[in-house]
Amino acid sequence: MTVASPWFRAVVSAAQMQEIENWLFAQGMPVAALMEKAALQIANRLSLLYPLTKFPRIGVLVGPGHNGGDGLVVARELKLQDYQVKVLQPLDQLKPLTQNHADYGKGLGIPWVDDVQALAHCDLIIDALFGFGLTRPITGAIADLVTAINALPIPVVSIDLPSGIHTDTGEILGTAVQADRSFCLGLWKRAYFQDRALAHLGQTELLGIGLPLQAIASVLGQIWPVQILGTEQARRTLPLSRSLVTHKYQQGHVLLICGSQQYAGGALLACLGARASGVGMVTMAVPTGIKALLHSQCPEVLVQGLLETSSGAIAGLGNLDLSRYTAVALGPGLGLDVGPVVEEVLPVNCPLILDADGLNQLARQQLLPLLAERTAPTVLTPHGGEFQRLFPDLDQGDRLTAVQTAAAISQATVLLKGAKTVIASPTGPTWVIKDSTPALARGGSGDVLTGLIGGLLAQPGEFALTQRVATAAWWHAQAGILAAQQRTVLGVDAQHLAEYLIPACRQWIGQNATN
Ligand SMILES: NC(=O)C1=CN([C@@H]2O[C@H](COP(=O)(O)OP(=O)(O)OC[C@H]3O[C@@H](n4cnc5c(N)ncnc54)[C@H](O)[C@@H]3O)[C@@H](O)[C@H]2O)[C@@H](O)CC1
Ligand SMILES: [K+]
Repeated sequence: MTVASPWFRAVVSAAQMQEIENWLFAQGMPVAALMEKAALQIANRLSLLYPLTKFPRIGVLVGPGHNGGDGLVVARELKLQDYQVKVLQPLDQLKPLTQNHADYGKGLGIPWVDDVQALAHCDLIIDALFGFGLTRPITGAIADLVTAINALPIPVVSIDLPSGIHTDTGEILGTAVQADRSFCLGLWKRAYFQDRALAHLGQTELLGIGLPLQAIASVLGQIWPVQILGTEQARRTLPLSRSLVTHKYQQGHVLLICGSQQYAGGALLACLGARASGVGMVTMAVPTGIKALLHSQCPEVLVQGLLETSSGAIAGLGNLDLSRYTAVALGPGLGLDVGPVVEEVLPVNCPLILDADGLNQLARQQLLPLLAERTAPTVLTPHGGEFQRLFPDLDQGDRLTAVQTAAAISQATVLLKGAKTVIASPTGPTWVIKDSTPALARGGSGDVLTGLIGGLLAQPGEFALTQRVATAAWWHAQAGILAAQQRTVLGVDAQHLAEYLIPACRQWIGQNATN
């Protein structure tokens, strides 16, 4: 029997959230009770994060739906804790439950104010205008209200998500609240993993509202279709234990085809990533002219010299025997002058990772349809620009959907790099990497990742390939976070990043990770 993952790793759309709620309501859970659970959590967190002594004056923006209802319950609770609360409700028509809370709030003596200036002296604004029920762009007076709120020098906390952000795509619908903090209710919504929404979300937090696993599984199934790769899961996926009796070839043999005279460093960085993966053997296939460099930097690596073009790129694979390897990665530092290496490598009967100029060649020569004919899995690791060249028709605004579609089209596992890296395969769940650092936005960091993925996939492992690719991305991000902590965001050059892979891994061994 498959055991469902914990709820806090699921990522849902607005429709899925609605369906999960409906399951509860159909079983008899009162709507008002669920709202109460959610809003009490928020009120508790708020009074901890924004204590009465420092943030006594609270303004609450209340919308017409249940997001507004949450806001009113929070307003009531904070009022009962002696905060001075004011409510600004721009639309007269409220859903019945929201109206009940408005009536009660007024009965408790909470003042309703008419314009933003009345909130200008507040210490905190709570945005409960719209949640996952926002379906159309914010316009007119409400858009003006959002603009005015964003201009106030007051912290803003959004309930469920900043009003104006599309729950699924992360698109800004007309205009959107610029939150300092967002409390996501119940389950993570897709917008939290869409890069374009991140600047509006501020600090993010998931507040559990006691959704039973049956309710979640009744809508999502046993394996969440989109899920965060958690620490514990990544740790289990890492090849940290070996049988006592083994030898190097049983621990995998990765071939990295990379480098050129111009971009020799890309080959070296991929090599450092592969080395950190713990793989039994690393072979580098590089232009003959850079063999010495690789040898001097990575003495344990086998280096195969390949014929060069006049500009010092790989001319072709020659008589390189591809059948000896358990994974092949191609791309870092190849340069655009490279010969027909992509065509030559496609028939290989082991996992194949294509990155950088490997992807550019794939796009330029329109080789994408050939991936479906491969007998072993393919992994594509584009950044936004490479993705655009490969899949020009896909809108990267909605990155989650774009990656899922790309995986279906290419019949490959596709890893789209970004603030929230997303990994999708033609079958199986889509993974998101929740925690990362902008320190990784730096030349060469992708080369390290390619080597790391290659090294991990080359090793024996019981987990699905896409989960192992996601684990490499998680590990890479953890190394970036640790390196940035110790060296500042400025100190995470690719070579140091590679050096932090093992310490980042080390910090999770023997610890009981909880997410
Ligand atoms: N996730 C959960 O399990 C829970 C959700 N709750 C809250 O309920 C929210 C969803 O509530 P609703 O479905 O009522 O939706 P919302 O409160 O997000 O908003 C829907 C309302 O806004 C109106 N509207 C939509 N777009 C508009 C626009 N551009 N301009 C003007 N009006 C617009 C709609 O006509 C509708 O009245 C969640 O975001 C959350 O805050 C909680 O109360 C309870 C638990
Ligand atoms: K909101």
